[in-house]
Amino acid sequence: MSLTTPTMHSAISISAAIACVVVLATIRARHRLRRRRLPPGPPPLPLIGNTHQVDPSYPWLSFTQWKAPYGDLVYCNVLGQDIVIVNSEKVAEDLMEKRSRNYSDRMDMSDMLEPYGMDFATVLLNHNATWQAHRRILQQTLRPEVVVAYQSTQLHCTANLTQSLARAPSEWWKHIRSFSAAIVIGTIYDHELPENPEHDVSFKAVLDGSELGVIIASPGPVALVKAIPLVKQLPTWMPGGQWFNAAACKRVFNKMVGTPFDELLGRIATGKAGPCVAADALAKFQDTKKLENAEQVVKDVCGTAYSAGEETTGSTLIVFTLAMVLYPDIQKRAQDEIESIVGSSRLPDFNDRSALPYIEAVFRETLRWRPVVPLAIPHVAANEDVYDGYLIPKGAVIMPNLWAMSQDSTKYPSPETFNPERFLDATGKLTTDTPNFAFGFGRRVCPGRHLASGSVWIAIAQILAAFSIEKAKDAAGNVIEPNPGWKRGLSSYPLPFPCSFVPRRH
Ligand code: HEM
Repeated sequence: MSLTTPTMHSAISISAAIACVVVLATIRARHRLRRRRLPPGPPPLPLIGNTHQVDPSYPWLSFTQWKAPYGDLVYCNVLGQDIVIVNSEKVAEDLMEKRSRNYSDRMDMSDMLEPYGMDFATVLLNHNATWQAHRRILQQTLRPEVVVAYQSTQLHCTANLTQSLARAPSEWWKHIRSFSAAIVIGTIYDHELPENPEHDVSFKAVLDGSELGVIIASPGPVALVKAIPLVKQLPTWMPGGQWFNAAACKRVFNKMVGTPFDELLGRIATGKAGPCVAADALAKFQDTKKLENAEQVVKDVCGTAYSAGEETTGSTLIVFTLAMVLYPDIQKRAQDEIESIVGSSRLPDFNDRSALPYIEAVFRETLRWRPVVPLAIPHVAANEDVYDGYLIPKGAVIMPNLWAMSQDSTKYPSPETFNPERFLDATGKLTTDTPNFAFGFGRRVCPGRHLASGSVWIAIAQILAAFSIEKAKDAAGNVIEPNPGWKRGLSSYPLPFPCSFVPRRH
């Protein structure tokens, strides 16, 4: 299946980095001439504006560079843009939850949204009436009580995953990516992917759109379009034209949003549609006066949900796989819990979740250990604000540094270690700590978190019951220590590395 490959990721990163460097060189020359004037009033935040401390090529920097204890809240100015990096969960909650009215905007993408056909994307919209309509649908259709309706799809996709892992274990990375694509497209559109989905029209449309979105909505390309608006007309046959030509991009995004949705409408018309987010949203909002232009809004929301949910769900499972290979004792303890509670005659299912605290702790620790969206998605301050005596300028980009929050050694001693026991008390019961920061904050918190929790949990539980995940061996029988490269960018996860999925049940 032609899901995004590491080579493609590097190609994307390299070309995006080149675009970024060109823009940086142009704008920097101008910026050097302008001395920054600090606004009057309370003192500005502690500065970390030296380029050796903050790499302005974000988001191509490795998130490990953010490990240094910079303080809870730090400020820098990159190319005239105020940026506030929030390294503490408490400060993130104080700003983005308690003062959510002021901290729920996104960066200005007006040069991109309409011209490139990206105005469907909830995640990019400002905190306005359209975004509110999107969130209303997402909240109504992805509530914990509602997502149980998608458990049969989740179980079906997990059964396909374990079968694929048994059949071709060396292709485990690809199977996990296929699983996340299948589970998200299944729960959003009730669309069942065939075994070889590369020829599936809907799948191809959402994949092409998601891949293009990752490239074109990144800071480098966004800055390039802002600096040189003419690139919107770059012919598609020129290098980069397939990404920057606005009309071509619009066609890709229209297909992404339209193809699976139109197929679903066909199934609804013939009474063949099963439970899914899109059908539920149409039933709740179409033909009612609750929402203007309901069908289009549902269509847009579902287009966003696929691209927001696919990569994150799969990436979390790849992080889990790495943890299991590196920590065999933890894997064994998790398998022992499944053996003692569920037995070996069946696989765990959702009804077992509350009886398996150690598996729950493994799930939570996976979210904490390596957050897959390490710098979340930046929020923006709608108005000037004062926090803890410091001035936060209007329009400042607020970057929640989830990586720093996950590595907070006062809350998580030895944060580098994968240790699920940090979520258990002395009696083995789960603590109240859930690493919810992995899903962002406030009004912008990830609306798909309950669905994602079910998808990731069931995959973890069934993989652990059915397989031992071990270090691979080379032809001479030597153990290969996993040392994967990491995909960098908005999302971050291990690239394919050798490991063995050994069946535990026959
Ligand atoms: C383990 C899986 C997932 C993780 C770690 C994750 C994480 C995140 C994070 C960090 C944000 C940014 C929140 C903020 O701005 O404060 C976000 C936003 C979002 N997520 Fe997720 N997500 C996951 C799965 C999903 C799924 C399955 C869906 C849909 C079904 C989804 C839909 C969205 C949407 C639509 C937004 C944008 C919300 C907005 O801008 O208002 N996510 N997610």
